[in-house]
Amino acid sequence: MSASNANRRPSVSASDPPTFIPIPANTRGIPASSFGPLSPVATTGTSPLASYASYGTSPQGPGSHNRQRSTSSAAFGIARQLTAFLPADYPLDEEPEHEGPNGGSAKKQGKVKVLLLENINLDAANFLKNAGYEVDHVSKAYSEEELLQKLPNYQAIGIRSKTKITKKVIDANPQLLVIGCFCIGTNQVDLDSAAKKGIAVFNSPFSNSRSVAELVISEIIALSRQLTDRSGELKQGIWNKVSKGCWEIRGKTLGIVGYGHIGAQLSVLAEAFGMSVIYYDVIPIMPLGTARQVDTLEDLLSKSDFVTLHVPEIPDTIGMMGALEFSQMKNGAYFINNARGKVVDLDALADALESKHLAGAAIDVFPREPGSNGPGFDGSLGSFIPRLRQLNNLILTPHIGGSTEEAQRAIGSEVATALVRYLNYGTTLGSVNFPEVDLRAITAQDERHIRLCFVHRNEPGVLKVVNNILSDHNIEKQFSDSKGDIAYLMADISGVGHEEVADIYTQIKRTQANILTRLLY
Ligand SMILES: NC(=O)c1ccc[n+]([C@@H]2O[C@H](COP(=O)([O-])OP(=O)(O)OC[C@H]3O[C@@H](n4cnc5c(N)ncnc54)[C@H](O)[C@@H]3O)[C@@H](O)[C@H]2O)c1
Ligand SMILES: O=C(O)CC[C@@H](O)C(=O)O
Repeated sequence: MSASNANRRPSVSASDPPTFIPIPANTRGIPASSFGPLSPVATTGTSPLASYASYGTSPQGPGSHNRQRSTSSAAFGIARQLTAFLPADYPLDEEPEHEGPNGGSAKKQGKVKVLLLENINLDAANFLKNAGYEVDHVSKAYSEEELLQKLPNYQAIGIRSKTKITKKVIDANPQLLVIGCFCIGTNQVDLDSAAKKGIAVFNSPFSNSRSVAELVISEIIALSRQLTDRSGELKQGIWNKVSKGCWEIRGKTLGIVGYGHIGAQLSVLAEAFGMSVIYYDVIPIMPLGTARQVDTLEDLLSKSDFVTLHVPEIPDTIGMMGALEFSQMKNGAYFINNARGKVVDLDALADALESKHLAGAAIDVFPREPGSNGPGFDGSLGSFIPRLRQLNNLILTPHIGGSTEEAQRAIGSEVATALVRYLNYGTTLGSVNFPEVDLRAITAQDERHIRLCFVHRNEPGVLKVVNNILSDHNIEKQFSDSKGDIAYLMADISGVGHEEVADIYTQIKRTQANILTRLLY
């Protein structure tokens, strides 16, 4: 691909491949009444329901797309299922050219290929298959080397927390359209590089929050009763009935660092157990129940019997718990980390446990984690690992905070839906690196309508140039928004004959600010 072409990323088919590129011959009406809970159009503003639903035509805050509509869909007609126009320059070698309906040539559209790594819930794989995509499901994480070798076959990838999508991987995959993080954290993806290459990233912002909060409650009780030590002893045949150093959690103080989705949920559960809750966050957040926000991390550390971390991995939080911070904790207190491994200096934690300054800890996340199940949790991941494995009243778990059937099913459904909505309809609601843009549906009545999805550099004059290209047609609706250096325009244009599509595509793709042009019809 030439340097100038490198920025012009192609569009790709997003459903069963029609042989030609007819408009509106590929219009397939689907009754709105047939939208099931897993239907790709059931939760998108691009369904006909969106034309009257209050949030269908403008982007909302993150997570707003999760709200369910309560109105019956049966009365609101037919949505047109969009597919992607495949431009002549789409690099799909195995798809031969076919003769178009009126002579001329049209390339056969290929199926979107999706790579799902890290044992993503099978419901998600089935959902994507039902949407017409080819799906490869792999149980382990891929290394950078494996990604460089295998990802070029795919237009979409789904990962969890282990697979790192680096700038190098992004730069080597100009065909990649979308990344689904089937988890909360998105620190494993270079979000900025992805946006600059027109690759949208989606996650599931709160589908596993409850699972993490419940795990923390279980850890608080297990630590204060030394449960895992007693259980381990008994499995060795040793009866050790003791009460020394074992406590009820009622009346103790829980200090929550990061009062977001998980922290706030945990706060409610902890109060139900009779704990007092204080929290530290970088932004002022309304307390739930009788919880109380404190001004500094040091204040929280010095007052809490249990300290639990629920912050994202960002530059500000990396290494936020080190020797100094552990020394600021109360003597005999407990420490819990289910956030991200790099937030804690684990050598310093081992020191604090070995010296008995802390009475116990629970650690679910590590700076480096094995890419697949099996042996491998050893010194190769850090010199502190062998030390940690020797310590009493230290609960070590293999990053299972969000690993429940409920959470994984909910995440699978949410992220798979987001991928289909983006690929088939252009909707970026819920994206973590793109501006959130949506349009109400093109309906079956809207013959000769096409949808332009245009990711571009956020520069002056771009819309003027694009609208000038579209000026022979009626722009039925359009919406544009920006986020940092990139901007995204969705526009539905009517009165477009199939012979005009290639020209519109080419002209827009050649505009100076183009990052990615897709046409859906
Ligand atoms: N162990 C697991 O399996 C598991 C599961 C889910 C999430 N997580 C991790 O937990 C993290 C938190 O999840 P969430 O859904 O509650 O996120 P969230 O975005 O809802 O909340 C994070 C909170 O941390 C605050 N924060 C940011 N920087 C801070 C700082 N320096 N000091 C104090 N507070 C700070 C934010 O203001 C926000 O309120 C995720 O980013 C993810 O990395 C782990
Ligand atoms: O399931 C995972 O791999 C990650 C879980 C959790 O850390 C998240 O970020 O949601």
